[in-house]
Amino acid sequence: MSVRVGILGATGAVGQRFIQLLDDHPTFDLAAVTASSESAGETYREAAKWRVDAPIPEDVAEMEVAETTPGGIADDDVDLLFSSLPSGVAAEVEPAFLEAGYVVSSNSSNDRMAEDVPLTIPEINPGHLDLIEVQRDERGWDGALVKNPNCSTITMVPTLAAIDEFGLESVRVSTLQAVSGAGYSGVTSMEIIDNAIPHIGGEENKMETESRKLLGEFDGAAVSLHDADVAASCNRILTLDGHLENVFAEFADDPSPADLREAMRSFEGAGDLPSSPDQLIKVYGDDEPERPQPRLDRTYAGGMGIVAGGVQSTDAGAKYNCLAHNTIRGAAGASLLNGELLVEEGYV
Ligand SMILES: NC(=O)C1=CN([C@@H]2O[C@H](COP(=O)(O)OP(=O)(O)OC[C@H]3O[C@@H](n4cnc5c(N)ncnc54)[C@H](OP(=O)(O)O)[C@@H]3O)[C@@H](O)[C@H]2O)C=CC1
Ligand SMILES: N[C@@H](CC(=O)OP(=O)(O)O)C(=O)O
Repeated sequence: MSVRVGILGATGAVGQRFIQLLDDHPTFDLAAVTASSESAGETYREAAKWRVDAPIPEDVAEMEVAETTPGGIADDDVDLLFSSLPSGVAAEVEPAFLEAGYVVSSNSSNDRMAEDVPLTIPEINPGHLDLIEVQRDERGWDGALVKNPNCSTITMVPTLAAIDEFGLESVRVSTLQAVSGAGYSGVTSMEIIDNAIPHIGGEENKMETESRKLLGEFDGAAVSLHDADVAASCNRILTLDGHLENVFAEFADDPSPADLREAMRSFEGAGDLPSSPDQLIKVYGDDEPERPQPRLDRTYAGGMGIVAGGVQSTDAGAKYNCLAHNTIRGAAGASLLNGELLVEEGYV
């Protein structure tokens, strides 16, 4: 089965990762790329400041960039849209595509916490996808909207899902986030070289709320947030790709570091989609306490996996470190997996 896909915001940092991941995808064929009105009408090669360390696929390079409006792309050309627009733009244009009947897997942060919008990680909470039925009833859309979480949230949540069996009660997390998370012009070299910035606008609230929605229960009508108390502190550091996070967790039970390592290592998660990693979470033992590291570990499982390590007991519970590639597993790869889930569940 071949599924024709389009990318909204295809020329940006995340859009370029989509193009890289869609090249040679077993079922998705790229049929449309859109960007701002300044890029529309140009070839993709002309419009995109290509920064991925592999060439633009030749067939994509010659595609014409369309306007980001339902009229800009021919609806019989596309079965599924991926969205990697700035969130303010996405909030304006995504509803128009949904009203026009498009199914959209979006990476943009608008509407992630909306009660009728599924926020999914296919290995963690695939059942939440059926919120689409509630969404269609409430909004009258023929299309469907699913969101993937923020890149820092998705780095931590699979590890929390793996250890939730011990009665997760409290999470404290501090992040060390790569500059690519802010986009190409998000942080200037003068701001970040020889420096670290202990604030990323809106990021802490996203981690604190999205994580509880992802780990929450869906009863067929609504998602109830997980009870755990989550607090985050987010920091920008001078790495290019790969967010590293220090997590402190407390539990109702008293798991040992070995219990926690084994729970993460053996966590399979739900489903088996074309882009799912074979082993979702790689875990370093206490013989390698200096791992994971962004430069050495961000490409684990093609950038689609999570890497954890440094698991130790504390007086109150446990602490560990985790890492993921922020523009692959944290952005384009997460949307791509949600697109595969939409196909598997019959929404496309
Ligand atoms: N970078 C990252 O690691 C992550 C980013 N995200 C989120 O993904 C989204 C995209 O981020 P990123 O790729 O870094 O952003 P970029 O700024 O690199 O790319 C933005 C894209 O949107 C297009 N665009 C901008 N304005 C408009 C408009 N008014 N109408 C239509 N298209 C427009 C741009 O087209 P043009 O080239 O013509 O300007 C470009 O294709 C954001 O919501 C971001 O928060 C999420 C997780 C991680
Ligand atoms: N804010 C993240 C990247 C991002 O764009 O997140 P979101 O998808 O929540 O907007 C970072 O700076 O690393």
